[in-house]
Amino acid sequence: MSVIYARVALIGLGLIAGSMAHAMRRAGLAGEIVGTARSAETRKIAGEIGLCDRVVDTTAEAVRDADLVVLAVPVGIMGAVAAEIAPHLAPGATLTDVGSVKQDVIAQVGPHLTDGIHFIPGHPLAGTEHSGPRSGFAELFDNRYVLLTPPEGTDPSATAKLRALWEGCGANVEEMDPDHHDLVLAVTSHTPHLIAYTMVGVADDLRRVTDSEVIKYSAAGFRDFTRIAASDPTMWRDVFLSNKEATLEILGRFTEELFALQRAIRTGDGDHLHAYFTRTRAIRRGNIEAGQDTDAPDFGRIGQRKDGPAE
Ligand SMILES: NC(=O)c1ccc[n+]([C@@H]2O[C@H](COP(=O)([O-])OP(=O)(O)OC[C@H]3O[C@@H](n4cnc5c(N)ncnc54)[C@H](O)[C@@H]3O)[C@@H](O)[C@H]2O)c1
Ligand SMILES: O=C(O)C(=O)C[C@]1(C(=O)O)C=C[C@@H](O)C=C1
Repeated sequence: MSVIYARVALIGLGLIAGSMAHAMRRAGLAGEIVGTARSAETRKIAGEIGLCDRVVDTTAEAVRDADLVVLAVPVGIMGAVAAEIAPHLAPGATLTDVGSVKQDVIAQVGPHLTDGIHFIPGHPLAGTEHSGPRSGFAELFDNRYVLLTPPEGTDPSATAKLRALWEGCGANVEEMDPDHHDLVLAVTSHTPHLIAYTMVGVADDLRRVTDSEVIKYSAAGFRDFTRIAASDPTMWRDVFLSNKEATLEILGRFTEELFALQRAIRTGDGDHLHAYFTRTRAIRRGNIEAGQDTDAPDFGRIGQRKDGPAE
């Protein structure tokens, strides 16, 4: 593959930026990769492991003459970082982000945009529970979705170039409205993380009355289900504060269903439990039998639920 951007600036050097650097290098997509991070320790590690061609100390230095700038920091500080870099962006540069929430990031970054900058928000639907400059790897985006939410009027050639970069990194790219994105992700990613964090908290509370046996003997189900509770607390604090409305909507629906199951258990309503598990198993298995990537969200079904009645 050939070079798509002559100079790419990565702001934030954690899991996602690091994986982008590895993936861009694997396919030779960037002429030069320049990176920076807030902490001197992160910059030092990034320099030692050769994550970028150049690691610099300031965001202003990083974005100078870059034709693509990627904001890869927690969503709560996207606006502050955008304000910092705005005066230093090269005319005609593309600015994107990888944040897990889209409407709030757009609201934060929008006021700092100057004429001639192409702002194309994005979100790779790929990650792990690890973070920091050592956690990235080239294969992270292979066969995963990247959602782009270009605002109306975005130059199609700028979007096409960013799409080509992500495809070169191994991803399948789709475009989506930011509000729809935030609702879909509240279902498929944000609320599940909240539930996993909560379940670990419950197990830890119980540990005190069971002499650590809960964690020691935790079965595969608990381990699989709570892997994501080892994820970065800053990232997830910001996600919930940024995607407040959609997360509260889905959490409301979740607790309603949970109360119905709780009542069925209390009243011994086995028919209700069996019918519920039969339906949800069929939904989950349906994805598998259709040969789809079971980790990918079902945009169609969730999309319909947005405007339709609660099921
Ligand atoms: N982890 C995931 O699974 C995942 C998946 C998709 C998208 N995202 C999104 O990607 C973004 C980055 O997440 P990550 O997992 O790579 O996080 P990370 O914690 O691995 O890396 C974040 C980086 O941002 C840097 N940083 C923090 N504040 C900064 C500032 N003010 N200026 C410059 N650098 C700063 C940190 O030093 C670190 O290098 C987040 O917005 C997150 O929502 C994460
Ligand atoms: O696999 C994981 O560890 C993840 O949590 C990745 C995950 C997800 O929920 O699917 C987390 C946050 C993102 O914004 C995108 C991907």
